Amino acid sequence: MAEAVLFQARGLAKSFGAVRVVQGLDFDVRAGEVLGVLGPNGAGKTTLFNLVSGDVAPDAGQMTFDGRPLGQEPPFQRCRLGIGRTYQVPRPYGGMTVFENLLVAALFGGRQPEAAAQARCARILDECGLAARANQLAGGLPLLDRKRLELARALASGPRLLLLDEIAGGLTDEESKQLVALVRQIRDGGVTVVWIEHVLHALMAVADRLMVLNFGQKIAEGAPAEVMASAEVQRVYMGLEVQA
Ligand SMILES: Nc1ncnc2c1ncn2[C@@H]1O[C@H](COP(=O)(O)OP(=O)(O)OP(=O)(O)O)[C@@H](O)[C@H]1O
Repeated sequence: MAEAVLFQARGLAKSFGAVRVVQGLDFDVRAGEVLGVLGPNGAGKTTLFNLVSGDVAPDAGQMTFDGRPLGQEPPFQRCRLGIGRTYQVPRPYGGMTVFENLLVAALFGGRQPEAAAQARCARILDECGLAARANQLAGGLPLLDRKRLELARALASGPRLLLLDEIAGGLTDEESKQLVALVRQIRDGGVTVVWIEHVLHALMAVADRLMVLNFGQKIAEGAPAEVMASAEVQRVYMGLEVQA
């Protein structure tokens, strides 16, 4: 695995009112890895993504992407820089078809001519298991397909760093295996991935490293097996009592 750092955060902090949701967080995302992010509900995981994607401004801290300092760029500019993301609650353009949703993302973020974008979108739809839905209105899709579309749209924008926020919930075992294979394929295609996921077996199947948050602070980071074996992680995240 490459060791170059693609994204770096130092001293990242965000409060909502009196609640410190992200507290002095330092972390690196290495180019070419899948970094899994775990933590109990309310640990600050989605807020962290919101800070990286520019949906929320930090109170303190610095971030760099590919060596370039990030400032006040709104989400669309970070998308054009190469930071793509999914949202926990899918946000398709309901009045457009599935294919059109992808094309908008590809043309917006992808910096490529329309013919190339169309071919790319067709390939991504296929990879994401949505080819049969291409001409359906996105607003009428069942939840699982809305989630697939969320991932497909993020891919269509041509990210170098892809932030996935809980995309495995509600999948069958077979669907979950397909999703893991797809994430692996995305990484092998050169896209760096940060994946927040409560479905542990899916995350463990593909993550190169894990980072665990609790109350907005990093409590563990490293090789997946080591992180999951840590008593602190088991106590906080798994809710297990660990024998002293
Ligand atoms: N815009 C906001 N305004 C006020 N409070 C917020 C806002 N966004 C998040 N919070 C609060 O920040 C805390 C962390 O939320 P966040 O969604 O980042 O956690 P999470 O780790 O992603 O949780 P989950 O696993 O449930 O998705 C929660 O207490 C949440 O209610």
